[in-house]
Amino acid sequence: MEINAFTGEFADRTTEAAFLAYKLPQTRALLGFTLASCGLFFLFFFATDLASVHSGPTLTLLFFGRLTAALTAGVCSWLAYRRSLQVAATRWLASISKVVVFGCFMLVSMLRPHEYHWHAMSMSVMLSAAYLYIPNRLAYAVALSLGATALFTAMAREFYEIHPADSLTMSMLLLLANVFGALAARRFNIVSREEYRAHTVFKHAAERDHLTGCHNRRYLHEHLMGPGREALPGRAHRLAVLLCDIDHFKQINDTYGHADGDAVLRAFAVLLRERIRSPEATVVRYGGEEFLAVLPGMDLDGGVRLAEQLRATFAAMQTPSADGALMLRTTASFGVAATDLPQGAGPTTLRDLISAADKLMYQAKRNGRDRVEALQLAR
Ligand SMILES: Nc1nc2c(ncn2[C@@H]2O[C@H](COP(=O)(O)OP(=O)(O)OP(=O)(O)O)[C@@H](O)[C@H]2O)c(=O)[nH]1
Repeated sequence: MEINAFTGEFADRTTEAAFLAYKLPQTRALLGFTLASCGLFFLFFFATDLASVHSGPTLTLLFFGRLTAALTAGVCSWLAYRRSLQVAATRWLASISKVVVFGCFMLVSMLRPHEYHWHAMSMSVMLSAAYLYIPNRLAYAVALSLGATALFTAMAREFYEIHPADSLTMSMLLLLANVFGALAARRFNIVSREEYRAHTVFKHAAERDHLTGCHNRRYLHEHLMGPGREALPGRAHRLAVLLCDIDHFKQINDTYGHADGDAVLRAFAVLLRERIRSPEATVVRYGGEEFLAVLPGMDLDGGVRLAEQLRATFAAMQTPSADGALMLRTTASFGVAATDLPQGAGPTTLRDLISAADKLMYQAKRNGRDRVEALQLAR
């Protein structure tokens, strides 16, 4: 999870997309709040137009300019709060509102040409908001802010009678506002991604088994069987559960040692995770050498077919020992239980299926091991 030193974004696009999706509710809330505040402030500052211009067509123009900015910010804010926007849409809203608000600000500056010192100050404040409070990609924030700065500086030269020294000071101050804004935004990007990275590492450690990389029982209980879990993943109409246990595993430990036992456990887990790839399925290390697969959407025939494939592949598989000197072979026994789900089926159904699959797995052990036993549960 490497972070790009310039942009402060994750170098890997998939990780960046996952981060942005995780942050989306927070991004939408910040965007909505900031745009609503910006719109209101822009409107309140009409008081300064009144004080400066008093009346006439210029005042009317100023009013409509401010109204356009405030309405654009207001609509974008409403969309950010109310619609379930994706990341790209939030960036569009942020960019569009920045363009419109900066554009209206240029109009105000042009219509009140004798106050360029104040306009330059307002421009600095707006740049800070554009970099720090209107969430957007850093590259877009830099492009829009530098573009607005260049336009403002060019207008100052064109429309105001500015002393060259003042012009230089103003340009340098605005440049400074851009540099500090971009650096602060980059820093914020890095800090929030570092937090996400730590969160991901802790989450992984809390939910996964260290040796095999499969989910652990805590994950099973909290995410699939915990209180309030009324619906199983994917709201499937069918559910199969597969419980499997490596045969005579103690013998492997006793004969070759614990490290080789671990190698066999890892190889079995890799096989399960490679063959059970559905995003709704979950593979759990259920006990020492016992694994559970929760398979939403799968019926009994599908579960048995999958278990038979896993059984045959594992029986034919040779696992290199920890030092690579030996090839280890063993088998596994499987219990498969499936049911059609009634409306609102939840943890109780899953608990019943796991308990049935457990009994079936022990039945497979009693019937000679390296076998699959299966049962369809009534609703
Ligand atoms: N290497 C290793 N061994 C483990 C781990 N967790 C549990 N075990 C061992 O797994 C073995 C399980 O043995 P048993 O429950 O007797 O089962 P078995 O030998 O597989 O026999 P059957 O299940 O009846 O076929 C025990 O020796 C545990 O110490 C682990 O993480 N690594």
